[in-house]
Amino acid sequence: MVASTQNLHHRSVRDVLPTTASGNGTTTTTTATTVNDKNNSKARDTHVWMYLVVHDVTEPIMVEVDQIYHLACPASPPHYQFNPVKTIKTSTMGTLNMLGLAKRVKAKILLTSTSEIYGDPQVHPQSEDYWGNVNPIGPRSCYDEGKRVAETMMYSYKEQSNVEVRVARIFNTFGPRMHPNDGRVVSNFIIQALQKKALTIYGEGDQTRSFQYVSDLVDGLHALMNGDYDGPVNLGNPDEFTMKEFAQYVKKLTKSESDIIFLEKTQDDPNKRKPDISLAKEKLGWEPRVTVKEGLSKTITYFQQVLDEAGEIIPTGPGASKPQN
Ligand SMILES: O=C(O)[C@H]1O[C@H](OP(=O)(O)OP(=O)(O)OC[C@H]2O[C@@H](n3ccc(=O)[nH]c3=O)[C@H](O)[C@@H]2O)[C@H](O)[C@@H](O)[C@@H]1O
Repeated sequence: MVASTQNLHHRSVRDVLPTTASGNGTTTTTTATTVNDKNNSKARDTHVWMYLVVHDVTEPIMVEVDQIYHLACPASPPHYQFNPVKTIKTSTMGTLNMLGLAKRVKAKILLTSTSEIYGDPQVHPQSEDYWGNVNPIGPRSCYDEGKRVAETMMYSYKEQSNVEVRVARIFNTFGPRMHPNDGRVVSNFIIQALQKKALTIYGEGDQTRSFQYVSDLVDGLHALMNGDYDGPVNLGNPDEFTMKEFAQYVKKLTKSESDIIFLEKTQDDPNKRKPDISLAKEKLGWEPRVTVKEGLSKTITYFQQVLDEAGEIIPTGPGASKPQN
C-alpha cells in the first residue's frame, strides 16, 4: 500500500518507521508502518499493517511513530560516490530530520552507522572505543564523514534533548536480494564467477574484509533497538578474508573456472577490517549464527536465479563510480 503522509493513521500500539535507500545514490525513502495489536497476546491475533511512503529524508516528515530505524543512505562505494553531495545531505540533513521527528514524537531512533567510520584502521580488530583514521577530503569521505557526523548528532540530541538513541556500526553485510549492480565485492565476485567472467580484484588483494549474513544483522538491529544499551555497537561477523582468499572461495563455492584479474587499487580503500564484537555479545547477547559459507550458498542460489531470468549481467565496477562525461 502506498500512502501519502497526511493519510497515515494516528498513533497505534507500536508504529515503526524504517527509512531506507532506493535508487542509485538517491535518498528517496520508503517508509513502512507496522502496527502490533498488543491487546491480543496470541501471535495469530497480531496484526501488521504496512504502509509505503515515498519521501526524501532530506525533507522533514510529519508522522507519529514509536521507533525509527534510520537506514536511509546508499552504502556501496560506487553508489555513494556517484553523487557525493547527495550522500552527505542524506547523512546530515536526513539524520537531523529523523532526530527532529524522534524528539517531537518521543520515538526511539536507531542509526545504521558503519565500519567505515573507522576509516583505514590502525587498530585491528576494531572495537567501539577506536576513533578511526579517516581522510576527510577523499572520495569515501562523503560517506565516512557523513556517518561520523550523523553519530555526533545522535549523541548531541541525546544529551541536549533526551532523545533515546541507538547506533549500530555495521560491517560488510551480504545476502539474497542484493542488487546485481550493487558493486560491492560479494555480488560482483558471485555474478562474475557464475558467468565465467574474470573476478576483478582492486589492488593486490591483500586487503581484508569480514562478511556478515543479512539475517544476523537484522537480529542484531532488533536486539539493539529493543535493549537498554545506547552506546555505539559493532554488528558484524569477525570471519576475515583477504580479497585474494575471498575470490578463491567464491570460485570454489560456485565451481567456477573464472580467471582472477587485478585492477587498480581504489583510493583510500581500507587495508583491513574486522569487527571486535565483544560489546554486542555482552550488551545484546548477540553474535552471528550464519556462517559465511552458508550465507554465500544462499546468495549464490539467489544470483543464479537472477541470471537465469535476466541473462548477462555486467556488475558495476570502479569506473562506473562517476558519470563518464
Ligand atoms: O558491504 C558493506 O556492508 C560495506 O561496504 C562498503 O565497504 P567496502 O568494504 O569497501 O565494500 P566493497 O565494495 O564490498 O569492497 C570490499 C573490498 O573488496 C574490493 N573489491 C570490491 C569489488 C570488486 O569487484 N573487487 C574488489 O576487489 C574493494 O576494493 C574492497 O577492498 C561500504 O562502504 C560500507 O559502509 C559497508 O558497510
